[in-house]
Amino acid sequence: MHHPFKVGFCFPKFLRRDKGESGTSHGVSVSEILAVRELDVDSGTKDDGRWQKMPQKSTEAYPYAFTVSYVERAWQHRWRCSDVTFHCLEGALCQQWVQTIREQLTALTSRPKHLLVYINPYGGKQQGERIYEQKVAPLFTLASISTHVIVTEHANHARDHLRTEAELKKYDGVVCVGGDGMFSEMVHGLVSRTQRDNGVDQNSPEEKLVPCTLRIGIIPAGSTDCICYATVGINDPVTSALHIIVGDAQAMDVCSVHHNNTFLRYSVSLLGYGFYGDVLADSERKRWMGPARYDFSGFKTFLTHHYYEGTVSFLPATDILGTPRDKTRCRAGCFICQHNGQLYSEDHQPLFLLPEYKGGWRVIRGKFLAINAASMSCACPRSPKGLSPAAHLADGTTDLILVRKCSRFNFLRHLLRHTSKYDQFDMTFVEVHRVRRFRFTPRYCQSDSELDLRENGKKLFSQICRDHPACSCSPAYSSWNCDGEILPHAAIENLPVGQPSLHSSVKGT
Ligand SMILES: Nc1ncnc2c1ncn2[C@@H]1O[C@H](COP(=O)(O)OP(=O)(O)OP(=O)(O)O)[C@@H](O)[C@H]1O
Ligand SMILES: CCCCCCCCCCCCC/C=C/[C@@H](O)[C@H](CO)NC(=O)CCCCC
Ligand SMILES: [Ca+2]
Repeated sequence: MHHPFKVGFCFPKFLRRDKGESGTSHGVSVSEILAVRELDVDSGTKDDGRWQKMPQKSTEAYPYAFTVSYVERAWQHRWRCSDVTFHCLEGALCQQWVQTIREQLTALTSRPKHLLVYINPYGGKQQGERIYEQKVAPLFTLASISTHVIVTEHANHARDHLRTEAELKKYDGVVCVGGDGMFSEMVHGLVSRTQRDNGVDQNSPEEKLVPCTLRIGIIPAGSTDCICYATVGINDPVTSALHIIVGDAQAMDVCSVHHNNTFLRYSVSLLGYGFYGDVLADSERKRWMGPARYDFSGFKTFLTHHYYEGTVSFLPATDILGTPRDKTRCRAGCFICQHNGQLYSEDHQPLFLLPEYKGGWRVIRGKFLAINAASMSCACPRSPKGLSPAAHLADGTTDLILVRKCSRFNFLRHLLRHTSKYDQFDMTFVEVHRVRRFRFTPRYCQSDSELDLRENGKKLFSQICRDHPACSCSPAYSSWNCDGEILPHAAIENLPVGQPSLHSSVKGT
């Protein structure tokens, strides 16, 4: 894990600590200290008024003490807050320690002091408010972070508030308590506002996005929590809160999705047609089931085994380091992200937009069970390695995974490989390409009067299905699953634009 400050305190032997061996030294990096509190040993209270049980021997021999709260790394990327209390003989020395530590903490400019928090009370198992109040708010208070908390009242509340009303200048960051859908709302609010303030036209596929200056922290309280899991390494509210407090940051690719040169949505994780589109469309009708809706709809969609015909065109990323079949994984301070990200640096036009960019577009026609574009690994508790394990968070590319029509048995083998050590791409009917941008046109696309799937989908489905030459009751259209939201069009163009343009909370070590 990269830390901006590597100054550390090695507490010396003349200070005696409560935990473990007495008289030993204890090293804590300043960047991992959350707070320091002086203890009033005589009265047995801390300066924040909370009671603390003091060992009798310590209070007699060492009358002055202070407590340091710091990040302790636990198992599997989990972080916890730990306390260690130091005792000493002289009050002046004790105060000097406390003051010096406070000065060092104040000097850490990457740490947030004021946060704007949005809680979705209906995400995941509807535990957002409880998770925030019980697990996160006490840590923010401990770290002297002031917060303004908004519990959302309807879908898109957070997006619209961020886009128009929020006084963003007052804050060092925004926090999202919810799942991927809630994070997507925040991305749309912040990115749209930044583009509007800077006069960037979102509808133009060639325009480069202006990066957002505010970071988004994610407290996971959703059903999939893929963005949190893929950046932090785990979906654990306390771990995320601690990453936010210490000011960790991770750049993230943002793709814009267009239809007929009109902007539709941004995507940061999965853009999936076919299997994942159908799972989402079915699961939206079963929100009442909570996170289990994905298992139910996943199983049902697997059994229906629909394939979709169409044309995928893509611009391979030829000017970068790394491939989707690499064994290495994107981690904090990733070299590949740094190297490839420079291709997007402010003073350079992205190379792939130049006419001499070698490679050019490739076109693949076929029948697909799934077309997945993963801009990050999409790791989540269901699939800890994700849809594309070697994808990078901030390299300006997307991994395009094409799963052609195959037997149910083979598709099941492919799906199950997402949950095991075996390579899900090492199958004859699967191909994966690292791309700069891609387009999809369904076979029965009516290019001029494009399809609005929500309104006309059913009517067109029955009409086209009758004429569908290869029809074995596979509908002509699926839906696009864009970070957990259904897109209203089947024909789309996807562009990773303006990377690195926003920060999420953090990526695990
Ligand atoms: N107060 C609210 N009432 C109804 N819907 C809301 C409210 N606040 C936010 N939403 C919407 O709820 C949707 C789902 O929320 P969220 O992403 O937090 O949980 P999830 O869908 O269970 O998790 P995941 O996206 O990780 O699968 C989001 O698309 C968001 O727009
Ligand atoms: C029959 C056994 C099959 C086992 C297969 C496991 C494969 C799991 C891969 C999981 C990929 C998740 C991709 C993440 C997508 C998110 O942007 C989105 C919003 O939260 N979630 C879904 O669409 C929810 C998607 C849920 C899919 C099941
Ligand atoms: Ca990427």
